[in-house]
Amino acid sequence: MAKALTPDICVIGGGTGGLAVAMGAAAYGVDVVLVDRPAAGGRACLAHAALNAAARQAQAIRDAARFGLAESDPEIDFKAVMSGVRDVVAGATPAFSTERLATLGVTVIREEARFTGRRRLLAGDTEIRARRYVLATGSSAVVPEIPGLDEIGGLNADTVLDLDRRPAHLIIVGGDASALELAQTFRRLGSQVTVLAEGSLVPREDPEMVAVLTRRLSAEGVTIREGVNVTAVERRGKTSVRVLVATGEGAEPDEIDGSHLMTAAGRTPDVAALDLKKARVALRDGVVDVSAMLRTTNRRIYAIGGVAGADTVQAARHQAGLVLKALLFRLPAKDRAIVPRLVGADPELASVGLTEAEAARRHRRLTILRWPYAENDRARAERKTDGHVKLVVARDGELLGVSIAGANASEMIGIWALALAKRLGLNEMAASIPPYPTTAEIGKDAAIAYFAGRARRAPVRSMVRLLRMFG
Ligand SMILES: Cc1cc2nc3c(=O)[nH]c(=O)nc-3n(C[C@H](O)[C@H](O)[C@H](O)COP(=O)(O)OP(=O)(O)OC[C@H]3O[C@@H](n4cnc5c(N)ncnc54)[C@H](O)[C@@H]3O)c2cc1C
Ligand SMILES: NC(=O)c1ccc[n+]([C@@H]2O[C@H](COP(=O)([O-])OP(=O)(O)OC[C@H]3O[C@@H](n4cnc5c(N)ncnc54)[C@H](O)[C@@H]3O)[C@@H](O)[C@H]2O)c1
Repeated sequence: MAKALTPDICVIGGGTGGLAVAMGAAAYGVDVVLVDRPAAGGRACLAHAALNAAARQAQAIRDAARFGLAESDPEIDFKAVMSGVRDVVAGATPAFSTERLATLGVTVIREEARFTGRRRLLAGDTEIRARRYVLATGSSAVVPEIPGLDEIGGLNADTVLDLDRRPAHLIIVGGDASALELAQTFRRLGSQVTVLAEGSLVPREDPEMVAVLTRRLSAEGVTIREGVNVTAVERRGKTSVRVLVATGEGAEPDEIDGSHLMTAAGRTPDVAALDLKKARVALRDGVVDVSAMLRTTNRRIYAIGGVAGADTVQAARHQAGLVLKALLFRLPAKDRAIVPRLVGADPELASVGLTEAEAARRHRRLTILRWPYAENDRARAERKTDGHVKLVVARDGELLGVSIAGANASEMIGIWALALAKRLGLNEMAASIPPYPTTAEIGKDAAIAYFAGRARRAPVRSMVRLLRMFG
């Protein structure tokens, strides 16, 4: 017989965003039900981070000579590397088990959910009628429409984690964060790697900053082809694939042979199973249509994370916090989206706010401030002097955007995200006190550069002279 539940909040999807809402609501004693698919693979980001870390270690061995240590070619046991990655993921999994969530006050139903009406949801044989719903079903990898791809069944950023043998030559279709991160990771673990991007690499980011990464990838032996059109793929024998690429109208396609093909061509919201029409939840441009308050077209239903087009962990968590505020305290959950972005290659590319090109479309005069890693003691000490910090500033001194390409960029961007969110001025950022020696000093130096021009102005110098006269 069907069970019936009437919780205050029902969260659908137990990934990054859904867990944050469910655990947050339960912490306030709210009756919350979380519905998540039974075979939730999940934790792909953590697995990628763990694989990436292994690749960095391999590279550190290659780079040892820079420190006067014996240089060597790392001996890589690919199977052991992948098994280590699975251990890392397994170590994190109990924190989100049904039992652990139950102790925190979350009722978990491990079933696929679908709406049966505007306020009703079915999860297995449980019918749920909640006061509010939060959709957090995430996204899945897009399979690009490339002739032959269905037949050869290529890898994607999720399934590449199931490999137990190192690809001899991995061909990656795509040119964004996943493509570049995985290209460098596999190259460092000993594969030959070719990246095929239809446009430019990481098109959302400032090309000047992306170039810092591209230079390093090329120097490490990753073959990168931008602006190419993959016209077909085919299997060649048992162990190889052939990719046909065209570089322009009417041009003869090139053939690229590899051992494995992976597509990293974007993600699409996981909505197919949900029967959103029954709930009167509309899509726009392929993602769940949400207001700035993260409400869908059904006012009882919110949507966060990948299903609403916000496909990073930090964006999903940020939106979870906003929805909790709205659900528990009826506070306006306006998503101002000052969420940092990251390409976690080495060097890293981290950014927040507007790029120079975006700012130029909205502001007439901009000040651009740059400070190089090569001027920083920590970067010199670590022999990681590639890259720079770039600040985009409006005419009135308002900070509009920050990009950092270089070592530790991911750790450095947080304070700049806070500065943008809280509308801090460059004077406040210049007054911050990072400990020495850290790469965080580079950001402070870039902010100070804004005031360097003022020191040369005649009125400022006159005032300094005048004040000296007071003894
Ligand atoms: C390989 C890979 C690497 C990534 N690396 C990074 C990274 O380094 N940094 C970063 O910020 N982001 C990264 N991302 C993106 C990040 O994983 C997502 O942005 C984030 O997890 C989105 O959170 P979410 O809550 O929207 O969805 P998810 O975390 O994907 O969770 C969705 C959940 O909903 C469940 N579900 C789906 N449909 C239903 C249904 N009908 N009923 C019940 N449950 C359902 C799923 O099983 C899943 O558990 C990566 C993604 C991938 C795939
Ligand atoms: N560090 C991070 O924050 C991180 C890391 C990995 C993934 N992610 C997230 O996961 C999601 C998926 O990442 P992604 O890199 O797969 O997707 P993406 O949407 O970020 O980029 C897809 C890229 O593939 C290209 N492309 C699409 N079809 C193509 C084709 N037929 N041939 C060649 N190129 C093609 C597009 O031009 C685009 O540049 C993203 O939303 C991303 O934000 C984040």
